[in-house]
Amino acid sequence: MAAAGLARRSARHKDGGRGGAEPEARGGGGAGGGRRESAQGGAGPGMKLGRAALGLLLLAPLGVRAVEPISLGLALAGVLTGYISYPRLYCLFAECCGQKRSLSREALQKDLDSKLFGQHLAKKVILNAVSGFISNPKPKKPLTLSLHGWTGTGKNFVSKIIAENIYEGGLNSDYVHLFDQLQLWIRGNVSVCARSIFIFDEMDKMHAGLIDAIKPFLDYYDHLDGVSYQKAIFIFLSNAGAERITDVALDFWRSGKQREEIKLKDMEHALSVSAFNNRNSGFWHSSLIDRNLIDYFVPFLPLEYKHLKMCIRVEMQSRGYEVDEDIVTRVAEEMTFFPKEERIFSDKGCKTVFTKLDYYYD
Ligand SMILES: Nc1ncnc2c1ncn2[C@@H]1O[C@H](COP(=O)(O)OP(=O)(O)OP(=O)(O)O)[C@@H](O)[C@H]1O
Repeated sequence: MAAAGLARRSARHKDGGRGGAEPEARGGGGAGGGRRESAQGGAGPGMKLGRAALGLLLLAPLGVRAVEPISLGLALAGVLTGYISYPRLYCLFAECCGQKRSLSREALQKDLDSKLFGQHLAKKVILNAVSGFISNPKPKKPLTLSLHGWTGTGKNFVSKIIAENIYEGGLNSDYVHLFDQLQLWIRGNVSVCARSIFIFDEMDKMHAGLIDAIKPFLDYYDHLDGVSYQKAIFIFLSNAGAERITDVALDFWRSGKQREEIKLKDMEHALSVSAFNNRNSGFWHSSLIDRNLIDYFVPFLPLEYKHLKMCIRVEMQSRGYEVDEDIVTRVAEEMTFFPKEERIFSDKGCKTVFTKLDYYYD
C-alpha cells in the first residue's frame, strides 16, 4: 500500500547519503557535527557581515544617501565573502539540512486542520509531538512516531505534511527518506544531516530482523560510532491494530456518540502490545516496544462517507474544476462501505476516490 511516489524516492538514497561533493551548507559529509551546527544555526561573523552588506545594497536603490563608494565596495566584498565563506547564504537559494529552521507550530496546525479530515486524535498527537521535538535543541533520543490505521486514512499523507513543514521540498527533500535499506544507509544520511526524517511504510509486513537492525538508532545514545541520531525523526506506518481501532470507532457510532468524542485513552487497548501480538505485525518480534523506543502510537480512524466527500472536493479543486456536488455524491456513492449492514466506514478510505473521479473528467 505504499504510495508509489514515496517508494520511488527511496531508491535514490541507497548509497548511504550524499558524499563529500555536497556544498558545505548541506552538512559537508562525514560526521563533523561542529560544521553541521554552524551550517544550521549560530551566525558566525562572516554571516553577519554578509547580511549587513546585503541590507546596504538593498537600501541603495531606494535612495539611502549614507552609502558612499567605499562602503559600497566593502559591502559588495562582504556579500561575496559571505556567500563564499558562509554556507547559510547558500541556503537562501538551495535546500539545506534543517531548513525551515524553526518549524512553525501554527503553520503545521493550519495544514493539519485544513488538509487532514476526520483524524482529530492523530492531529493532536502529531502537532504536539513534532512541534515539541523540533523546538527542543537537545533531544535525548530521536522522535519515533508509529502511525496505525485502516488503509487510505491518511498515514502516508500526514507523513508528507510533516515533511513539508520541516523541509521546503517535502518528500522530495534530500533529507527525507522512505525506508529502503538499512543500517549503513541510515548512518550515511544522518551523518550528512542530523535532522533527517525516515518514513518506514508497511511496517507490519517488515521482517522482524530488519526492525531489530534499526533499534540502536532509536535509542537514547549520544553517539553511535561517532554519529548522533538524536535529532532525527522516524515515522513507522502500518495497518496493525486497524481492526481494533475500527471497533472502537464503531462502538462510538452505535452508541450515538460523536467520533470527535473518542479520546486517546479509548484507543489504548487497540494500540497495545497485545493487539499487535495477535497478528503477524512484525512489531511484536522486535524489542522496540519493550524498550519503549516508540514515543507515540498514533491511531488513524476509518473514514466515513462525509470525509470521502471532503477528499473528492479537494481533488476537484486541485485539478482546477469547480466543485460539482452532484459528481461528489456520485463518486462517494460508488465507494464500498463496512460493516455490510450499516455501511459507515469506507473500505479504502480516500485512496481510490481520485481514480474514480477520472471517469467523470475524461
Ligand atoms: N484523513 C484524510 N484526510 C484527507 N485526505 C486523506 C485522508 N486520508 C487519505 N487521504 C487522501 O487519500 C490519499 C491516500 O491516503 P494515504 O496514502 O495517506 O493512506 P494510508 O493511510 O497511508 O494507507 P495505506 O495503509 O494503504 O498505506 C492521500 O494522499 C490523501 O490525498
